[in-house]
Amino acid sequence: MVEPATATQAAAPVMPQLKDELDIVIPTIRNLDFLEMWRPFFQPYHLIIVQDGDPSKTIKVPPGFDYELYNRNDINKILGPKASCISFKDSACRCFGYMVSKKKYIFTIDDDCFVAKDPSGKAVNALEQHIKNLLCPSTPFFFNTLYDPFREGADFVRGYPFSLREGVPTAVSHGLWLNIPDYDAPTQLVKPLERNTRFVDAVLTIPKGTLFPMCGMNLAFDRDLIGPAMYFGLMGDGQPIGRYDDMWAGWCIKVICDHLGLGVKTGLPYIYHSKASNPFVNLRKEYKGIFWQEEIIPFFQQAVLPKDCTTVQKCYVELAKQVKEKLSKVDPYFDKLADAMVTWIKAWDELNPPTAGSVPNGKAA
Ligand SMILES: O=c1ccn([C@@H]2O[C@H](COP(=O)(O)OP(=O)(O)O[C@H]3O[C@@H](CO)[C@H](O)[C@H]3O)[C@@H](O)[C@H]2O)c(=O)[nH]1
Ligand SMILES: [Mn+2]
Repeated sequence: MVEPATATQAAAPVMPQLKDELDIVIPTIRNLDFLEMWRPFFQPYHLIIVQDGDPSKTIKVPPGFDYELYNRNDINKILGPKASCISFKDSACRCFGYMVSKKKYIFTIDDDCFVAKDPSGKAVNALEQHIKNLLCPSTPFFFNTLYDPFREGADFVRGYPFSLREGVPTAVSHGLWLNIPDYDAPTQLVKPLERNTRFVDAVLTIPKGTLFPMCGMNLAFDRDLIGPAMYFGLMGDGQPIGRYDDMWAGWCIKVICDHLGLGVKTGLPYIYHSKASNPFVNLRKEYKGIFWQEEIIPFFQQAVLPKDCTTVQKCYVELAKQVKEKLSKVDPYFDKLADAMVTWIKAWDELNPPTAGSVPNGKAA
């Protein structure tokens, strides 16, 4: 039986790394009491709270946190007609927080994710581990069998080409979950009592050419390297699908990271996922995705981005073009989604104009 750490067990790090270079984005429909247990780890950082649902509701934030909060009225005011690309009544709305942030790094977490304990009983500072993952190179071109070679007490194993040992910049750090695992509704229905009690002490680079199911509840990324591709799609209110927000973003970012030579890691850190959402509600949200993805995955596996796609924006707009061409036959939804992807990039570039002399994201020009 795994249990979350208590607030007192979480000890504040001596020096909070990237304190002024990282925003924590939280999508929410409830008061954020959960921050109390994260206080030692999160208090030094700026929070961006994306309030979903009824904008007239007041979200209570525990005192002492530095935050900005956006509800649907704010999103509509800031983006105008382009707000149509931001989902309503779905955790996908969190991507608005990525867009308005001015920081280099983002960590996003759900409000039902508590501080996990490692096998020794020590509280896991998930943010600290994500930062470690992002600041260390990835190795997507050749698999290191001793896992993360940059970790203390590990290295590249015999036979690992020296020409590849520098690795590549890490764009995404995908964390995992103790207790309630991120299962789809059918699996959740079949195994309602299953809890993840396995704490696997490893961080892996996801090899180039391999897609993965990205979960948005414990995720960090380098906004400068891959931010414009972290669009969580059109989900929730008025949409035929839900709970594929993070999946869609994960497939897009992985194709683009592979193209730009950037790395994606998965594994540590763990959070403690405290509650299971309703499997019947989830089934209704995700059922189309369960059969659509049998066509979506081959699309992403076969997607080729032209050499002149040298920035994330160019890659993303090209991907949107291919979605429109090749997935609209699956369902008219993808035609809408492709347009929303382009709207997202326009909105992103409006809120994040390139500064004079800056290098566009992805490979240095
Ligand atoms: O309409 C809504 C519902 C919820 N939220 C906020 O989003 C996160 C996640 O909500 P919850 O924990 O209830 O849902 P899960 O099924 O566990 O979510 C995971 O599944 C994926 C669904 O897309 C997602 O990647 C994971 O988050 C909480 O913070 C809610 O407050 C919302 O904003 N709007
Ligand atoms: Mn949850």
